[in-house]
Amino acid sequence: MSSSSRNDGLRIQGLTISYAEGAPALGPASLHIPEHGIYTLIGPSGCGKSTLLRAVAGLLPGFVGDITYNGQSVHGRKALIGLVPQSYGLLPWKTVAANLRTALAVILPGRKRKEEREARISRWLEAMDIADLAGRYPLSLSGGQQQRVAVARAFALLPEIMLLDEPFSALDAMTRETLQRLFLENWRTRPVTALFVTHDVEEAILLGEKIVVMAPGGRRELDIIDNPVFSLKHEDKRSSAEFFEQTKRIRKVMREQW
Ligand SMILES: Nc1ncnc2c1ncn2[C@@H]1O[C@H](COP(=O)(O)OP(=O)(O)OP(=O)(O)O)[C@@H](O)[C@H]1O
Repeated sequence: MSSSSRNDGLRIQGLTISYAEGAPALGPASLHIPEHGIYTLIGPSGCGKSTLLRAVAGLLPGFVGDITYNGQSVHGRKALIGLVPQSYGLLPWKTVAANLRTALAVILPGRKRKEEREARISRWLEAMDIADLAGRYPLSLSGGQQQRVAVARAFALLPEIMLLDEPFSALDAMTRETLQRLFLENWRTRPVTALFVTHDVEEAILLGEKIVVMAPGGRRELDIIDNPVFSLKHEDKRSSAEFFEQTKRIRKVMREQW
């Protein structure tokens, strides 16, 4: 590994994915997210957003291309990636705290590390404002509450990369805005390298340092758009002129490509 690649962040090069039957589902796609950067990824339904995340998460072994983090392959290293799947991915037979405990047991195994595991569980449940739900079972929670648990679990792993697959898509507008703010606050206290998939233009603008636009069929080069809105105070973003301009700009790219 060269010294220059040590803090290179997440680098995806020439990623091409074909499922067993049919044409390639994605690619070739290339993307570079600097270490501690947060990018949002937007694209029409079926263009390959989840496929891209699954490949980075190591859930699709047969891909072509390179996926590296700080110069090394992302796969085969524990605790490197925290995934927040679309469907929450919680174990229904375990309580909220036990869901986090199970995930942490993989990366912090052994009796000696129990205190550390429990401290992380408390810290991240509090950070997501769900400490009072620790003893509840996922199916007794609302969608927004389950989503908070899934995000808390991903943060608690202290991953180097966080992949979020439309995590707030099923929520009503108010709950969604609360979780966007909470997610961003937590990301700022621990700026993990993150790729956040959404199909919502506003969410892409609110949460991404840059916005990656994927074309239908995932067959064109990814468009990577600078986002001046990200550096504004979160509560000022929606009402800013920059937000208005950026919405117009992204919608234009979508109209031309989709
Ligand atoms: N397990 C699979 N087997 C075969 N084809 C698949 C599989 N999963 C996805 N695909 C196909 O790959 C393409 C990309 O799917 P993917 O789920 O990545 O899209 P997406 O952009 O995440 O869509 P959405 O926004 O609707 O969630 C689609 O044509 C889909 O039908």
